[in-house]
Amino acid sequence: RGWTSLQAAERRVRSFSGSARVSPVYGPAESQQVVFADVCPLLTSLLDWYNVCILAYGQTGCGKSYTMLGPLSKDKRGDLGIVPRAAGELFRLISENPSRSLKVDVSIVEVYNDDILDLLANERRPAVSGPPWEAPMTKATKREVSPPVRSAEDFVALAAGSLRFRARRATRVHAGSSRSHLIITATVTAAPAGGSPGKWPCTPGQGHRGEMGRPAGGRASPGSPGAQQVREQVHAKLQLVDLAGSECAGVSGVTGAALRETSFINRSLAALADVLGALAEHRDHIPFRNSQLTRVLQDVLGGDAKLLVILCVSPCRKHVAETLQVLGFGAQARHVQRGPAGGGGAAARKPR
Ligand SMILES: Nc1ncnc2c1ncn2[C@@H]1O[C@H](COP(=O)(O)OP(=O)(O)OP(=O)(O)O)[C@@H](O)[C@H]1O
Repeated sequence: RGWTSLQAAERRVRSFSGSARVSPVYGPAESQQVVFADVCPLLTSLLDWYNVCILAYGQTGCGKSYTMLGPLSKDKRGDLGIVPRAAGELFRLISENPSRSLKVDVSIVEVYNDDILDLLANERRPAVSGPPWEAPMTKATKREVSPPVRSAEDFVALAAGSLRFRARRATRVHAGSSRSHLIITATVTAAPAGGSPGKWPCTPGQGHRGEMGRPAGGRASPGSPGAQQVREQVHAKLQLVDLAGSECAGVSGVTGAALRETSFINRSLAALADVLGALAEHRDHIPFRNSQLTRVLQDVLGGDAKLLVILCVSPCRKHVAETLQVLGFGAQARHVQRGPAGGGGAAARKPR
């Protein structure tokens, strides 16, 4: 227990960020409900047509998947993570205004060894039938286009089904370590005025499903210059990201294929930090293209998207070096100031 109190930890986060804003710090026993309460307002921003990203970052075994998805065991439903709760909130908000004709398309991919693999693809083999690094090798382009998702239950079922195919492996540090970055994307599209869901100008797979390298969000509020856009077509993207954990190969004891995975994980996390650094410094060139991870996240890292980074850190003193590195990443994310939306910020969470 490196910190004497959560208040001290909060001060620590504040001093790292150099900002007057205080990041909430959640202790190991904090409920998922409390964490989600701080995340929830971003869902409203999504329906104001901001692109939104909620991203969990941290050392391996520190609770990223727990925070984003919940416990893997089915008997702990009360501990649902951010993904199922966000799905529920999204469809609740949509149902509040039935006159707005909105559709939700969902894609779920993992970035594994710098390859993008579609976890909703039809051709795939579950990880349990072979070594994890051989399981999800279907390329994103091979998938049949799925129909829009119509309820939170459908959304959650898609996510739960896809998780069976995510690459995992036991390491010395974590018995169920994720070996890939998981990216769940929900694209919300508004029908043009007078249109019906059957008359969408954008059908799934034709240009608004989060392809890399193109701006995705259109944003307008009634009466704003962009309101005309609403009458035509608007879409915004929610990306829920469970990153693979940063890892020291010597500590996790990986060799062979697992070591190769570690190397890709650490390189892609470094590429993400480089992008945030370049954005924070307002550099002309932002190196989005240096990794598949940053390519996939380009729309929600650049532009005026709202980005919330959840830092998962260990409460153990022996991991203090990794914890400081993770807090440094959060501080860097905080310095990214983009368009009028402003950044979402960073929060820190400690696992049990
Ligand atoms: N706040 C918490 N409350 C209860 N259990 C937790 C909490 N945080 C993490 N855990 C448990 O700790 C273990 C590791 O957590 P998790 O799998 O989320 O780590 P991770 O950061 O995603 O790891 P990796 O990067 O290696 O995939 C899991 O068994 C998880 O259920």
